[in-house]
Amino acid sequence: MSIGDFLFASPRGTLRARGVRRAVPPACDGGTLAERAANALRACPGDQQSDGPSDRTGIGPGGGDGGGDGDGQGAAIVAGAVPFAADADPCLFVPREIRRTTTPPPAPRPGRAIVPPDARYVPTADAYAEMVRRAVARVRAGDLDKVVLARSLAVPYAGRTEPLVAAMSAGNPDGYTFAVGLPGGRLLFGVSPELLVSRRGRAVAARPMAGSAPRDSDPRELLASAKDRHEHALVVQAVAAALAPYCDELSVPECPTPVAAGPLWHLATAVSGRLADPATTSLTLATSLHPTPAVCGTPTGEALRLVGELEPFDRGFYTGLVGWQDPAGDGEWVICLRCALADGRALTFYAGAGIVAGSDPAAELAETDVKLSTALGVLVRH
Ligand SMILES: C=C(O[C@H]1C=CC=C(C(=O)O)[C@@H]1O)C(=O)O
Repeated sequence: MSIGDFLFASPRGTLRARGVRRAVPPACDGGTLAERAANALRACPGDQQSDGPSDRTGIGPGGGDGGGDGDGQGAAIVAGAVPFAADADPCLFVPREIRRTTTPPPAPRPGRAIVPPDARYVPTADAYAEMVRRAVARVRAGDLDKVVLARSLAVPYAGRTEPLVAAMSAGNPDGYTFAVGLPGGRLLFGVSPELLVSRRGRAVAARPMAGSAPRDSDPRELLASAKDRHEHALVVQAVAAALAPYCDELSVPECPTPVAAGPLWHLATAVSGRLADPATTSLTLATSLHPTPAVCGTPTGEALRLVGELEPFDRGFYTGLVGWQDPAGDGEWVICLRCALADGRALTFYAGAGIVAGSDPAAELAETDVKLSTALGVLVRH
């Protein structure tokens, strides 16, 4: 897979793209990311090749519910990934070809992820538990309410990326599957449960998640956990506050729902709204929301500082955004979670956990192990 190649499968269908017609320029070109993406789309009028059947699923242009001035089937889209750090360069492009299929991909059956003996954790399990202890102390001291701390697992892999993409193409009935070709022949892929935001005409949807428990536990216990409800409420409050200025209607359920995501349950809240100004694009919404406390913390500035102080690696695209947008501004952006990066030498998997005053280091460590196993488990099937 090379730069410009893109796969995005959701319960609504599958979008595949190939080649770079135009890249969205880096931040040094000036303007916001949403403006640069809109400019790139404007510079690519006309139809793209599309060899798939007509899309009525809502994935890709032509599938909206009529709320925007959709350019119809075959219009350009912008697609790709945006890193976690605000100052890092995105990998967003207008692809040369797009293909959409209405049929949802076949349901995968994740295998048991076996961590190979030559795998390397950064930080080590003990060091991660120590990071959590330090973060809990900072939360209890009143410096912040929540911080999300991550770790990585590198597995040597110098093989081809095609089988990895094929494994991802098997879909993810509980969420979103993606593969993004990056510069330097690298591949970003994953199975994210979390919709950051989608826009279809004036309809806005987000499904913030935070709070986790093993899939073999009773989800009612997760719902009853004061620690998880607090961790979750911080995310929902932030998402509602970020969307409110753009919406003339906003519905935020009071109580979260447990949803299945591979080997875990998560608390999720389905937020929906109506755009006050139909010119507001999905990327404007996504960049206003990012980074939510599902991946960073509360307050954002203090959490970002603590992530920088404690995490011993650069997150890159992990906890950034993956998605697409059409010329009308409709689009879907998911948080880049349960993902890995293939760089020709290794597959590096990433996972994090939300730390609040009631967090237990051993439990958070175990949670990151399960999250790390999600993308690894999908690969093991093949
Ligand atoms: C940061 C991750 O998950 C987030 C999303 C859902 C639940 C989370 C949690 O319970 O900690 C995290 O906030 C990750 O998978 O790496």
